[in-house]
Amino acid sequence: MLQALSNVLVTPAEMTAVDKDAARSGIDSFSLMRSAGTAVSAAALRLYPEALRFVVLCGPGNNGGDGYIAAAALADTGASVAVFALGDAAMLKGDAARARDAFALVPRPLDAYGPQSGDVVIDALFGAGLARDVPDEARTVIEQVNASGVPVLAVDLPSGIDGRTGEIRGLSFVAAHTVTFMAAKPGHLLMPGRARCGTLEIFDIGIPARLVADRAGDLHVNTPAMWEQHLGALDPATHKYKRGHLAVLCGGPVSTGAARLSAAAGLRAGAGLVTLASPAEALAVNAAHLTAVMLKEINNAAGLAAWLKDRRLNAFVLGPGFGVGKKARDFVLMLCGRALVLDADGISSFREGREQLFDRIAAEGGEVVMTPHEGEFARLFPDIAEDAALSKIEKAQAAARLSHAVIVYKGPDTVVAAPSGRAAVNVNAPPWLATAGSGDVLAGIIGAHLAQGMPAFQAAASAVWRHGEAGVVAGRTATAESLVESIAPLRGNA
Ligand SMILES: NC(=O)C1=CN([C@@H]2O[C@H](COP(=O)(O)OP(=O)(O)OC[C@H]3O[C@@H](n4cnc5c(N)ncnc54)[C@H](OP(=O)(O)O)[C@@H]3O)[C@@H](O)[C@H]2O)[C@@H](O)CC1
Ligand SMILES: [K+]
Repeated sequence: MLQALSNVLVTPAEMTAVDKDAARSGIDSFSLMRSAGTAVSAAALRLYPEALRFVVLCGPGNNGGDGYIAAAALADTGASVAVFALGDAAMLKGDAARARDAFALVPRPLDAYGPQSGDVVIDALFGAGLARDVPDEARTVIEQVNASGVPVLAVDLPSGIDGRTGEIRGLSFVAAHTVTFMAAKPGHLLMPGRARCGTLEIFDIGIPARLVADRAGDLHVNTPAMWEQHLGALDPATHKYKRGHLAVLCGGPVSTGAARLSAAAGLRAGAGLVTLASPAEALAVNAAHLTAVMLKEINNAAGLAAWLKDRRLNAFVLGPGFGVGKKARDFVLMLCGRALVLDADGISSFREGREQLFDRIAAEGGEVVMTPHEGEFARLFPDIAEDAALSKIEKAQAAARLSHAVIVYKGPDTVVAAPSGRAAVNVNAPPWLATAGSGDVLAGIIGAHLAQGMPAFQAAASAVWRHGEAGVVAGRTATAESLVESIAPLRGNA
């Protein structure tokens, strides 16, 4: 795979445009199909040397064309190969017809296939061109193959997965391995598509990286390459005030644990100072639990206003355990000009009156990051959440544009999006990261990165990645507390 494209995500529509650009620049499209199909055959031989038979299921477009090339290449090695076609293979056009002719045998109809032990299925029914739900003629085969346990190697995408959204169009194969070309597509990383791709291989079929980069939007896999140029901000060799002073706003006495978790995570993630701002009635319980985190009594908006005169307070977390209501709204509106992580109750408090929040963020120009999970997202952005045509990435982008904030749309496939449209999909989080208090820890890490001067998008993306790494280190029995202990330095810093 080309290093330059290693973390770029390309939508199927963009990939189609790249194809056209490649043809216009004189690249022979059939040579691309030959590279693609040959890469699939190589993967099949590498991964399944013990296969008794390779069964290639070919569709009516170029995905099927890749399948015929793979079948011919496998047959050339002496492997046992059978091809089954959806529809009339005689009707194939262009490169796909040429590819079909490269395979010596006449394909059999798709419904003649029944999985047998020792088979390896190469799924070349539909790829980037899947335009609607999987047709009835393909249903039975997909169901039988999935139920049989026969391994599936998918060409470009498991058939039935929408490359733009990761949604299942009716039903789909569950692949053990997917070979895609030039760059990953959103559907490989967004759920549920990601869970159906198996391992993902990105093969360079020879389209110049420049042509792909020219068409690609500002959409990436969340890797350190996205934000490592900002890691200097996390250098621990600076004075502790320069490492930032993070303030976490705490709610009433019965729900203080969440804010303390955020504060502990913020300290662990490298904020120089962390203060928990607590109402009087929760001071005693907080004092009993805190050591390195400082405590400050803040009871109301007047108290907060006075405290905010201290400009060394340079990042805030509001939401975990704070309570939904007017006090949260008042506090948040006072913090929109600063670096702010708005989480949990802080988000839910604006179920009504969100325009006031969005207008304030736009007017004050603070570095605001919102971290909704699916339920909170639907509360704050019901119109966007209900739009079934949008992918999770597109929803996060729309919410960021509307709110003027960086949106961290949480889940197993967390998306970080900026108002500019820049977005990153996170892939390093283990499933057990969805533990109680995990979101509070994430909010604290983002707060720490903001406090240390990282811009909002990079602060959020790096925090999401670091949170995922902490989950891996903490292991399957992770609790929010062990997660905090597992937050590791980023490249030797913080
Ligand atoms: N640069 C690259 O990336 C390269 C990409 N390559 C490969 O090309 C693939 C994309 O090829 P593609 O555009 O022909 O689309 P593909 O997935 O074969 O499907 C289109 C066909 O399926 C049909 N159809 C669609 N949905 C349907 C449904 N629900 N039910 C029934 N029919 C349905 C559709 O019919 P239509 O919608 O027109 O009626 C049309 O006939 C890509 O995934 C990769 O494998 C390589 O060859 C090398 C270079
Ligand atoms: K496929």
